[in-house]
Amino acid sequence: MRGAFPYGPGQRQALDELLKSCTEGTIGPLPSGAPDRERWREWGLPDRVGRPWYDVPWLWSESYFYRRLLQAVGWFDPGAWQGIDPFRPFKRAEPDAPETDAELAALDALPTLPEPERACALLHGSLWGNRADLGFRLSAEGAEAQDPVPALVADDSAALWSQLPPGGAATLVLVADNAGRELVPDLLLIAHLLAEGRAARAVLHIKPYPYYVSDATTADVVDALHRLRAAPGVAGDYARVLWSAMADGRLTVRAHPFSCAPLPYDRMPDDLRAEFAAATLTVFKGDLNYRRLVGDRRWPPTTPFAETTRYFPGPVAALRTLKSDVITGLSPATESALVAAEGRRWRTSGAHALVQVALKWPGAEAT
Ligand SMILES: O=P(O)(O)OC[C@@]1(O)O[C@H](CO)[C@@H](O)[C@@H]1O
Repeated sequence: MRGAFPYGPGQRQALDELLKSCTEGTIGPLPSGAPDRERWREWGLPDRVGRPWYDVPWLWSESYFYRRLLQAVGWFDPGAWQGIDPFRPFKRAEPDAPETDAELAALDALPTLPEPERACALLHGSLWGNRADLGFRLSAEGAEAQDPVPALVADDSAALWSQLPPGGAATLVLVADNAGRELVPDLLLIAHLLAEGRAARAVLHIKPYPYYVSDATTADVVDALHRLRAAPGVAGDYARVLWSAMADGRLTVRAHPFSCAPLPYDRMPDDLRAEFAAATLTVFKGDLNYRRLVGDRRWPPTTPFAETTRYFPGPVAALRTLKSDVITGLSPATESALVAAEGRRWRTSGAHALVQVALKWPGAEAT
């Protein structure tokens, strides 16, 4: 990342200091003029200042690390580097890769399929798109090429489709994860749901600032739409659906501050809770969102997904490839089969995925 931009001495020094603080030092405060100081105070920064980075929950320290990284390169400060995404060169490489042309051209086979099969194909594209996240690939080269067996460790897609019947008036909220090769299939899925009347309205939640290397921001949504719009065939048709849905308000993009919070979703603020409560279905994409949705804990893998998301104010789904230890909602047989075949590797290899759904549970808490 450091080599991808001609950063000046001030930025380089700030990056060096951040590295030193992470490896040998302690968590420091935000600068006095930081626009989000109050928010980070609410998110627990004062209790953590002065403690080693390894001494606080992983979710918290990772989130704060990305916040500090952006500080170091000048993202927040008025000036020439304000709003310049340090990860943009890595994100841009994906849509521009030659494989992307082939992937988009493959969509031209879709119109020959009945609609439920098209919907299913696009759901799977969005699900497995999560395997392509850049931060993960940097640390696990080759995971993408593996043949996942069994691929899906939980599949509640029938319950998901029950919330989005054709011709219904559903409001879909999709809480996005990565840009590029994950965001493109997410957008294609949304386009299909809008075009087929499975959703009357969609809200795409992205990050308010660059996060976990590859997480999608508004700029990444715009890049993905441009990429799709330039493509021939079905991909270009879907781009036009999305473009007009954004123009008339059926598709909106939201960058809520809580999307970059170092906290689980059971601590969400009231405005976000109200938004999720009003949705027909909220879909959380990816591994980090899953950790935040169910709680970043070592759950027994057979703990029901519906139990861990009981606090959630409406129907909720997770589309995620498995890249961290957190897992819920497996059947005892699936867990045993995975352990017998792979030990613990199945939890983090990215070779397995899940579709989990919790429909509104009677007596769900409205905390
Ligand atoms: O949310 P994503 O993009 O699917 O995955 C994010 C991730 O790569 O980052 C974390 C480690 O830094 C893990 O939770 C996870 O493996």
